[in-house]
Amino acid sequence: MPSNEFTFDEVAQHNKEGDLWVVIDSKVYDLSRFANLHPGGASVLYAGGVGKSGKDATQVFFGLHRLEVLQRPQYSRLQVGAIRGQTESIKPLAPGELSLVPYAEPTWLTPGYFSPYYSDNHRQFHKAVRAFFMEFVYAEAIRCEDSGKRISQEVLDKLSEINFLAMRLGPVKPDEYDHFHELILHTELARFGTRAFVDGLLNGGVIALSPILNFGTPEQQAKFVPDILAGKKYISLAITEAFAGSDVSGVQTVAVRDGDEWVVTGTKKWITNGTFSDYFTTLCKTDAGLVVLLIERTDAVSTKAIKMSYSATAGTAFVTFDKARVPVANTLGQVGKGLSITLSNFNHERWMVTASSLSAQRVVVDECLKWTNQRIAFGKPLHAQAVIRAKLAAMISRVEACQAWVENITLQMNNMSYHEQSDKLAGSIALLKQYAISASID
Ligand code: HEM
Repeated sequence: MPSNEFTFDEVAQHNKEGDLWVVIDSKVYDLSRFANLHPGGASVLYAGGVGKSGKDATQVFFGLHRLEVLQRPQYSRLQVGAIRGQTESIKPLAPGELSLVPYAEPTWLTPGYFSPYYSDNHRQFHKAVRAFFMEFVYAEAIRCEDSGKRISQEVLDKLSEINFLAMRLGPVKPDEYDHFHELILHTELARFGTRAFVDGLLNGGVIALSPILNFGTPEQQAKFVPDILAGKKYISLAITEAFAGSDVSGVQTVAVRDGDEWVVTGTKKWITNGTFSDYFTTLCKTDAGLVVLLIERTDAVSTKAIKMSYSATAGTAFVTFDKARVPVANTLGQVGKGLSITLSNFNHERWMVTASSLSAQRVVVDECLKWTNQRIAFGKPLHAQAVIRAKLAAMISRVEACQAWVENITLQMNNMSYHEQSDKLAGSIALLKQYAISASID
């Protein structure tokens, strides 16, 4: 940050086209060359009360822009100094810090509130996760969401060091790490507001590994799981087809036995991480009913990126199996049990999707409360309008209701085995996801 110090009078000398300085929150910006590039136009910058008189432009700036504008590198470098004797009053949150905006954090993180679900251990875990994500993952999330590229191996390695993917799959030792820890992980990741990046960040693994962990043999687990957990190999869940979305049992990808191999032919659509994947946990039909096969990428397996409404960093693909030969040893669970393996796997996925959606909606509440407080229209902040307050109230109530529901379900998950969850929670988790997702559409 430049160390030059100025008085308001000195700033006021730079008050014409080609030589224009302004003061925003005690910092002095040289807009001489930027003025003609300013998205809001040059003329507003020369108007009285802004550049012309060298007056403080803080209020007018924050009535029109978010703080993040000044943090972007191309704009932060316009700063040439600061006003002598003044310090900034508007500061971004430090990594790991909680938002002070009402409802921007769940009540369990809000000072003065209580929760039966979270211990001090969860709170410490939360603090560490938020700081870690901000320090090591946030910049990558913004970059990938923008470029559509796959997450870098460097960040993946950093995440493997803390066993990130394994943590997203749920508890192994529930006394040390339970589904509330996992809930924290999913919600913190979604706070970036980078939907495709969150999916690109090994979401394929979260949904495609659990059939191997829950139904695979020890040999299959030893062969495939370690490299995937270490971020060295990618895996996708390949269920959906153009003909079979919600109607999972209608899949048409066919597997035919030929000696010690299956021969798989068919296509899968909207496969998350598919363009990057080395393995596909794939639902196929056989003469003896449905089966889940672990298919390795070979020349007989091709993937094509699908253009989505979100970024290509999620690696969403159309997958074609063209007589792909798969060892019978790669069969997950029993032939004929493919539907129950697939449906039981949906519970954890839907709960995770709910957590991500809830967290992204809370960020929207945070942003809207900040903006409606900051933006001046008709001579007052936006939130002075009753219609805006009514919208905010509706958003907040949906988010809080969803939070209470997801925490209740999470408690049940902590106390049920995988098979009990499939038996008892499938309906409520499906309803919860439907509620959370429709809340985000309202
Ligand atoms: C360091 C100084 C400034 C920078 C880097 C800057 C940058 C920007 C950017 C990036 C936008 C696009 C919208 C957004 O991303 O928020 C914008 C819009 C705008 N800016 Fe600035 N600006 C600066 C100072 C000012 C000042 C002093 C005024 C005074 C009136 C101003 C008035 C506007 C207006 C009227 C818009 C259009 C807003 C809209 O369409 O809603 N800007 N500015």
